[in-house]
Amino acid sequence: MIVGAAIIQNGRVLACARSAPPEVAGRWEFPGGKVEPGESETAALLRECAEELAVRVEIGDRVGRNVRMAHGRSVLKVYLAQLLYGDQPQALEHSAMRWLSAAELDSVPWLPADAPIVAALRPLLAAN
Ligand SMILES: Nc1nc2c([nH]c(=O)n2[C@H]2C[C@H](O)[C@@H](COP(=O)(O)OP(=O)(O)OP(=O)(O)O)O2)c(=O)[nH]1
Repeated sequence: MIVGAAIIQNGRVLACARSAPPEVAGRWEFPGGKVEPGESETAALLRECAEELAVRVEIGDRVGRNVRMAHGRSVLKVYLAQLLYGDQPQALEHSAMRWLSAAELDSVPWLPADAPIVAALRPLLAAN
């Protein structure tokens, strides 16, 4: 299971560019990663947001559907999230970060698996 956080602030979502591995470097994603054995999805998201962005977040509702990844061995689930305590993300592991409005969602090359999640996010951002 891979979990991602769609962190929303002022009607924009935080998109992050992968720095590695080479096959996916330069593709954009939601911060997150693998859920470790015995870990809850929420705990994995809190840990990954701290490790990758040095922020504390509150996890909200799911966004979009479960996306089965190419090889069928893992599933991507994305949750809405909000920054806490005024924390501001730092790209500790990503090569770039951008806050995207609904109109800007297609301005970065997302990882292919993220397409249905990005589509589900668009109306949420537009309504914000
Ligand atoms: N975090 C994240 N990963 C995604 C997204 N979309 C997508 O296809 N993936 C893929 C990329 C990777 O193959 C996998 C996540 O693995 P990862 O390497 O980031 O996980 P991790 O942080 O736990 O890394 P590691 O400890 O194994 O190095 O999921 C997304 O939006 N966010």
